[in-house]
Amino acid sequence: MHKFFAKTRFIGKKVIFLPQCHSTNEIAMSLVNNRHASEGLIVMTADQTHGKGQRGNTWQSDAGKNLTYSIVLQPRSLHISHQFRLHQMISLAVHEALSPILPPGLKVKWPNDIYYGDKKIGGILIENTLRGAQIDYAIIGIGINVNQEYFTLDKATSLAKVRQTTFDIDQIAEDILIAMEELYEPLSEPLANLAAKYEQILYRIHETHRYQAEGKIFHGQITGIAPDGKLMIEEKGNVHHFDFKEVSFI
Ligand SMILES: O=C(O)CCCC[C@@H]1SC[C@@H]2NC(=O)N[C@@H]21
Repeated sequence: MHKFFAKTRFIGKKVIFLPQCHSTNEIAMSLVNNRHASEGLIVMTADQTHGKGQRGNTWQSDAGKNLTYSIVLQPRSLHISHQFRLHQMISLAVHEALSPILPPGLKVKWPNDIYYGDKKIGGILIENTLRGAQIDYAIIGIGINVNQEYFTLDKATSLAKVRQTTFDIDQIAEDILIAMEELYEPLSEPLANLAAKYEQILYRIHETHRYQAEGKIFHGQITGIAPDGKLMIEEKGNVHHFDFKEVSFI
């Protein structure tokens, strides 16, 4: 089934909508690998049965309740060492689209979890194909808990739970795409303002919390993000730089 988003310029002009599928990221990746995908293609489903999350986790979503889609982008000239710009840009786009419909409290947990208060309301999984050392295709998988009321995990919430009303999933999907298009164009440039905007909405920035790295628990303060995308946490006057998977928020 095909539909399209009317208010965007180039993202979502072709949408493969599947009533049910295992993972929209997996399907988008196989279309890319088989040369059946071009920039802006979206794979969207109402019922994702085997959603993929970060760090090999699964992403669970009740059928018909939430937004689950994957967007194919071709960020030309983006070196793999700059891939964090893509994570920043997508997190900012999701934040820009959702913050007007929620009370204050929406944050981005590094690198790209979407949090409301201390609960996760959305997740982003970006998978790339490479051409040499440059990103060829990026599969941007986005899952937003929209109308789901009950969660097995205590640390999850939805737009509906926060606002006590239901939302139009397609509208949320389109609002995110519109914000994404605005931020996407200048991605190959070093974007000081993108980095600054990202830090403004960063979960736990400049607050003291517990973290775990190399099997040790410590108290530290997130001070910002290094140019290579690593998370900087200050502990007793020393600033440590952490790559994804090297540190856990506890
Ligand atoms: O927070 C995370 O761990 C990332 C979750 C990403 C979930 C989305 S839902 C649409 C897309 N398809 C997938 O299989 N995963 C992503």
